[in-house]
Amino acid sequence: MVIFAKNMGKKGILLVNLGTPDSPEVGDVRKYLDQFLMDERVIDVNIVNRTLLVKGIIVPFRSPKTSKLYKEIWDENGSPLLYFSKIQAALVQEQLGEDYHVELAMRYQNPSILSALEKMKAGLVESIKVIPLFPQYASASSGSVIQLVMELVSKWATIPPVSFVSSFHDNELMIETFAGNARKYQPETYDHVLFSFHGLPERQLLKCDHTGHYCLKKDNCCDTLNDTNKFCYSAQGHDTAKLIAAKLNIARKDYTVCFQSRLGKEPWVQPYTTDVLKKLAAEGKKRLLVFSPAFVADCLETLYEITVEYHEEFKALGGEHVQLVESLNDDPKFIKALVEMAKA
Ligand SMILES: C=CC1=C(C)c2cc3[nH]c(cc4nc(cc5[nH]c(cc1n2)c(C)c5CCC(=O)O)C(CCC(=O)O)=C4C)c(C)c3C=C
Ligand SMILES: [Fe+2]
Ligand SMILES: [Fe+2]
Repeated sequence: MVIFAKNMGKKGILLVNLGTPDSPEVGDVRKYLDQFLMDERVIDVNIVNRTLLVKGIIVPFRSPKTSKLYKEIWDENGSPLLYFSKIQAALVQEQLGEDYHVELAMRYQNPSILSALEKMKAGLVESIKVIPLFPQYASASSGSVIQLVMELVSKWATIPPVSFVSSFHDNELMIETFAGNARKYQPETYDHVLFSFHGLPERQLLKCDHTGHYCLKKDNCCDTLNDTNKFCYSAQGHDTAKLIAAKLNIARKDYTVCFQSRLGKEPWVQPYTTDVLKKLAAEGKKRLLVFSPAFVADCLETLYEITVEYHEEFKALGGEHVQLVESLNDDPKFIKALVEMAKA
């Protein structure tokens, strides 16, 4: 009874990031990739083709390679993505205080969205606000989180008010945190700045354009946000980049928005980061400062792909240095951004 009374009326805040394997061992990586890539919003082809592609080709061939990469970034704290997400949730709970019940979940693997929602239900929360930890909206990331939460909560006998943060690509505190992290590197001393976002198949971008004649059809369709492209992942990414660049007085000619981590042979959003590295090296650029503003915590894509892979690739092309700007992690300004979103 005491627990019942204590939890009554709390506002539930569910923070959700993408997820990571339970360990870097091949078996756990296989389970993670299988759950992740069988999501119909991630590999958005029919179930037969998705099953053949994911279970027959990608998971068996990719798991051993991805396991090696996870072993490179796994440290005594485990997966950086999970480690920092847990800290973010704990700090948000601390700042929101007793009137709130904060849970962290991962879209894939653990802690699961189901277990987090069950804890909230047991805690008798009076409402649930879901904050997918992806600054820019994509059907494959935020969309997938929102769909699963709706599916699960829709089965409850009592459905509390549920709300969702769809994206926060232009959040002032988030922009300031990225800019602040970059200042110590003195961006003006670099030859060029990259805003390297996680990639997305072009097909998925096109689905966001309900007019059918704007996205990827008009020149520079993503350069400015308007009513047609306001949910476009790429257009929101360009906006994030523009806002960070403005804070740091980086001129448009001195930065490039690009997309990394392509999977498969179909066209993904362009330009690809690897192509941009080649172009910049050919122009004689030596030192690059790289932001990764699709992520709010360090993860495989920042710690390995940018810091190791792109660094080595650029050096092999004649460049000298690729400097990653740290992710938001436990920065107090970003925690404040989350707290404000939770309260809004
Ligand atoms: C911005 C958020 C993300 C979007 C959008 C996204 C789309 C997307 N991803 C894949 C395939 C893979 N992504 C992988 C890792 C990974 N992806 C994100 C975020 C988004 N993905 C994060 C944060 C991470 C790292 C997780 C960590 O534990 O550190 C991987 C696994 C690694 C690998 O094998 O390369 C795959 C695979 C697709 C196909 C896709 C869009 C359709
Ligand atoms: Fe991904
Ligand atoms: Fe677009």
